[in-house]
Amino acid sequence: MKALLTFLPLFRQRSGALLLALILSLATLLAGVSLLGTSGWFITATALTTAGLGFNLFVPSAMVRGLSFIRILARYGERLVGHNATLRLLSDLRGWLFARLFPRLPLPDRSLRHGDLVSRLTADIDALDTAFLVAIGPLAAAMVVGTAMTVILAIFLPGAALPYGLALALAGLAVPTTMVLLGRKAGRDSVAARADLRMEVLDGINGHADLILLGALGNAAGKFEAAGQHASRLHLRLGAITSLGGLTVQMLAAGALIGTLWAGLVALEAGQIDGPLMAGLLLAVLGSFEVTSLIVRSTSKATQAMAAAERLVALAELPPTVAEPAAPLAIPGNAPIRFEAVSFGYPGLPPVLHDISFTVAPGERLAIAGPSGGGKTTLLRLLLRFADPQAGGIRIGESALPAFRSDDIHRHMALLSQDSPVFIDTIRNNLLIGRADASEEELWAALGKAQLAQHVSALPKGLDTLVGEAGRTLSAGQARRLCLARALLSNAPVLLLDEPTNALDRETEEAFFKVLASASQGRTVIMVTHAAIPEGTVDRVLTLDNGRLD
Ligand SMILES: Nc1ncnc2c1ncn2[C@@H]1O[C@H](COP(=O)(O)OP(=O)(O)OP(=O)(O)O)[C@@H](O)[C@H]1O
Repeated sequence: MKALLTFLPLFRQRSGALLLALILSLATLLAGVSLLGTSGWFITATALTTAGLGFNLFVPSAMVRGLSFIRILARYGERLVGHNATLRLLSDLRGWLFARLFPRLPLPDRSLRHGDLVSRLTADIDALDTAFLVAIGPLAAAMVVGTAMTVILAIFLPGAALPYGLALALAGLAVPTTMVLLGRKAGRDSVAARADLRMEVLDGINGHADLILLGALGNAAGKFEAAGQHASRLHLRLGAITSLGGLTVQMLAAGALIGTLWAGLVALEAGQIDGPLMAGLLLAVLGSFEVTSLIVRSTSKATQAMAAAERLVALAELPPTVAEPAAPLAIPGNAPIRFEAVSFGYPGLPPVLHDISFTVAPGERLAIAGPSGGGKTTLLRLLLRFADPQAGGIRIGESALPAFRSDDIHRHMALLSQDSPVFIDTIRNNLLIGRADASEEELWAALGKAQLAQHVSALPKGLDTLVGEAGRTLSAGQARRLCLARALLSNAPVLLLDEPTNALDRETEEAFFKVLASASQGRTVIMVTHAAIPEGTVDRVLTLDNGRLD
């Protein structure tokens, strides 16, 4: 519940629309209950009055028509306003989470699984954004309608007010509370189990070719099966709790109806009410319990929303990996980058970099070579301030990195990472991520520098060719070159290239190294590579071995 309250300000932003949806939903329910009550009263009164003499037919029939009309309009309005507010809330929630997520996840965190993250960003947000529409709104409406019905009974049939009110209180308060208490653990476990299942699916899809070729499909299918069975056992447990809740509410509704009938018959015999009124009240009671049946569905939705809120808050409240400066400085344009006695280890792990010191002059092209696992990528991550070193520091000009805003640092340095992604989009849009206002000529020039122009110009749709998921319609080398072109397109004065020739054949690699100098003219380049670097490609080569510079 506390987690759900974290999202209150976001709900409050849409409070006007949500309140209107609630009022319209109330109007729908009240019109429905009144319609049943009036119809019961009307039909009984007509039947009891011989040939309609002495009974005004006009008023009740007009009421029936009016109430039907109100019900239709109110339901339509409620759907329109409620869904509109929910969709807006969905975009608010996604924006809220993404804004919190990026500063918290710049380092690949080994404890956070992709399937789980996808689950939180999709299923959990969905559970939360509909919390009002399918949980809070109907629960509130059911309670208001039930209270109004109790008041009406207290006025016209006092003997029925107590059993009805009691049944309503049990159905509206005791049943949901018990359901929440019984289902809380299973609800939480079920959300986690579904995330596990998603993770198994994603893993299986990503690695299916290797699994088949290595004959490991049986093992993967077994894990998938186990995850599926665990999720479905929890689902069944939740289903049983929901069914039990539904059964209890139905029994309470039947009890309230019998109580009203009993009190009605007693009052009828005593001449305290007439037959038509009693029939009307009985039908209205029946109608009002239609509302309480919503409570069961709403409660299970509310339980899911609470579990989802807990998972989202846990993600949003991960501590930021670095603190942003209170009074940020502007990054100087033409300034050297200095590593000064930098030592770093990933959280809870032994140090990866030891006492690293070097300077890169503006416009210099520096290569950092060395064996795999030596700490080259980690060094670039520190330069982008994805984390702060435990000892020493990095400066741009005279100021240490923590004096600059992370956004400014990322604008100052364009990165081609080892696993730069190709997005499901056209070649053009993949390139424009590097610089949104790049002209057609600039796009082709960047493709040319990355040795990809020839391939793209041969495609029937050229720059507007869709590259498919993760660039699957490109070869690994072409996808790599597309990412390289994107990095080259950026206006950042510093280019960080992590294994830029990874997945390129020898010929293309040599061609890339040849053009690197002209492609990066006027910029500082720090390139991490295993490849043999031809003479003249860079100004200087440093070797990083086992976290130490030679
Ligand atoms: N996110 C992380 N969490 C924990 N340890 C990590 C993480 N990333 C890298 N490491 C560890 O830090 C060490 C240095 O890794 P790094 O990727 O910097 O090396 P590298 O020189 O770039 O290697 P390669 O050339 O193979 O990419 C390795 O032992 C690696 O296992």
